[in-house]
Amino acid sequence: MTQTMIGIVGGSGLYDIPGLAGAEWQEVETPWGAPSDAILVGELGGVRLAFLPRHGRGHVHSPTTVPYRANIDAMKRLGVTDLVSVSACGSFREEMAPGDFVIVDQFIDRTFARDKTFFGDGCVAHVSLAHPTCPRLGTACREAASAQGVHVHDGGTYLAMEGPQFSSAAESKLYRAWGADVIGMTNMPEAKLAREAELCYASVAMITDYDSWHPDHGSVDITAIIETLGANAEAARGLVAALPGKLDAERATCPHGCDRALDHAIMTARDRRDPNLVARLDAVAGRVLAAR
Ligand SMILES: CSC[C@H]1O[C@H](OP(=O)(O)O)[C@H](O)[C@@H]1O
Ligand SMILES: Nc1ncnc2[nH]cnc12
Repeated sequence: MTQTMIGIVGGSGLYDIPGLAGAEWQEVETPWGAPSDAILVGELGGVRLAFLPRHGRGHVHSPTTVPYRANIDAMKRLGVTDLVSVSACGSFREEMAPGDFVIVDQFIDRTFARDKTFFGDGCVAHVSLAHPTCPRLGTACREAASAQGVHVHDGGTYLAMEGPQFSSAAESKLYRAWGADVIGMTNMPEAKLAREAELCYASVAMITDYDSWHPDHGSVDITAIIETLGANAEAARGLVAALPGKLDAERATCPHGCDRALDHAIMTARDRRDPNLVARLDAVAGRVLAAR
């Protein structure tokens, strides 16, 4: 059994979490550089919790320059076992309306200007991403969100775009035709890196707009997004506050294998591994790299 530690990556509109016992903003150094900001560490409902504002307090990092690898490494290094992303998203579905929450369970990655893996030359690894989110953690998020009185959709495909500009109307209609349900700019490579770091990962999409496909809603605009985010922030904080009650303080191994994702993933022979890269992987992959 290990101790549960919840990690929250707060997206646009979520830069702080009040009510953490013994809360302290901790600077965490990683071999991948500095995370987006210091990490707020404390206890909530008897469970340790770490909160990181994805864009930094004051929203200084763009979706492209968010230091995704440092963020995931830092969470892992702190002892996080269950990582929840809370993100502002556009919707491609009439029924997923602004103000609703969607428990994302699939992704289409259209980002192209980001570092997407901890591994590489000298230590090659291939993890499975067929099911990129943890169903157990997703259920906890769904229950915690429902308790806030928001309309919650169970399951949805998140299209990750590079940004920072929003999509054209043609792109918006194309992504909708592909079967994407929501759109945002940050959950990739975050979800991929969380899997490489053997963290259970769930993503809560807070719908802020209908992007630019809806004939009755005009085009996505930032003013409307910020307004909806303001209205949703309390529900998002309520969801975080309810999460510890949905997860056991002590956890057995993940029934879906998230915490063993690297068991058979590393291809590079032990004697051909790059010691410098192996050293950088201490937090992310120490469990398997240290084993003989
Ligand atoms: C504020 S609109 C665009 C911005 O909001 C989303 O951020 P996050 O995913 O961190 O909540 C979206 O991905 C864009 O970065
Ligand atoms: N329509 C949209 N496209 C991309 N990211 C978003 N974040 C919130 N709304 C969005």
